[in-house]
Amino acid sequence: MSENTAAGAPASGETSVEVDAATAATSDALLSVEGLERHFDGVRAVDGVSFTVAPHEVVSIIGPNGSGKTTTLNLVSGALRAGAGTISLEGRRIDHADPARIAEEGVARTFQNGRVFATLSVRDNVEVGLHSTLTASRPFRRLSRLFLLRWIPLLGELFIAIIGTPASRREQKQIDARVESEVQRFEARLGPRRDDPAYSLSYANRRRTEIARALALQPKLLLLDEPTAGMNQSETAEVLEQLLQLKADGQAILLVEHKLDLVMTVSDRVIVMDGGRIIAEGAPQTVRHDPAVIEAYLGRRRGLGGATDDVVASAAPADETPAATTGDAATGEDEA
Ligand SMILES: Nc1ncnc2c1ncn2[C@@H]1O[C@H](COP(=O)(O)OP(=O)(O)OP(=O)(O)O)[C@@H](O)[C@H]1O
Repeated sequence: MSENTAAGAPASGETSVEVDAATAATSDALLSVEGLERHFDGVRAVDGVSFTVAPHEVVSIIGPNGSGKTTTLNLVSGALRAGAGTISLEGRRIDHADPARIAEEGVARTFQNGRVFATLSVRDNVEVGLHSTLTASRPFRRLSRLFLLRWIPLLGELFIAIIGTPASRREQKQIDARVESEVQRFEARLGPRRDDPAYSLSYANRRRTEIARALALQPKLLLLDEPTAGMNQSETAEVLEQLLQLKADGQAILLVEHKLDLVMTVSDRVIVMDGGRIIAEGAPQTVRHDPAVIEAYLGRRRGLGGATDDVVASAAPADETPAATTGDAATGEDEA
């Protein structure tokens, strides 16, 4: 069985987004996760996890290495299929939908290790995310879900790409404007490099490009997996500013992040995972002093520092290089 196939998943090719009447009737959550499970060869990576994200809410998932945070994001984004449990977006079940369909429904994500198309420019990387939203240039796109009829949308797209239509040209202008506005969000960093290939960017700029690509979709819910991993202090502070701006704009975010000062500053609510389970949940200040949370962190960090109440605030992941410099020498990009 492939990793992305779960028990109880629909037959191949069936990626419908079902309306869960019970959930829709009882919940006004944007995202609702109920009894989620995913095991890997006996490892209970996610083991009965339930939580919600309200519209406009910023919720962070924290926890020691290997506690199941990334697996949870992978399940919500459809990169992995759950073994059990439900995931609903605005009351509509998405746990059997494929990642492209979930993105169309309004969930965009970034990845823990940053994923960009190395040979594409910054602008093209941002635009790639918008391909799924095209309608005038992809008039038969719904057919691409039907395996035997996939050649029809492909031929249609090719035809329109070559000859163009007034509608497809109008659509391209709108796409260009959207891409430009997302690049401008990171103008100081990405602006001068908008036409540079991604392989020539610093690590931090690749992360910014990835965030811009996700935001270009104007998602209802943005999933960010360690957006500051490998960034130094000033770069992390920049990301924090941008997250606070997104929050002020009303963007709902589900954030996985190890830099707990950032988490405590930006989050409305914090979920703490350990061993695939949620061990605490609440307002940042409450969670920070929760004995179970302190124990979960201390249990893996003996020798890192003193056992104080505030250990959670200063905890850093074991594999994270403090103040890592992301100005990539090979690229010639230097970020102070
Ligand atoms: N594809 C996989 N195959 C086997 N085991 C996996 C796989 N993905 C995750 N795991 C295991 O599931 C558990 C949870 O992993 P996960 O990456 O979700 O944790 P995490 O909290 O995100 O950790 P980190 O903070 O280090 O990124 C770990 O024990 C991990 O080794």
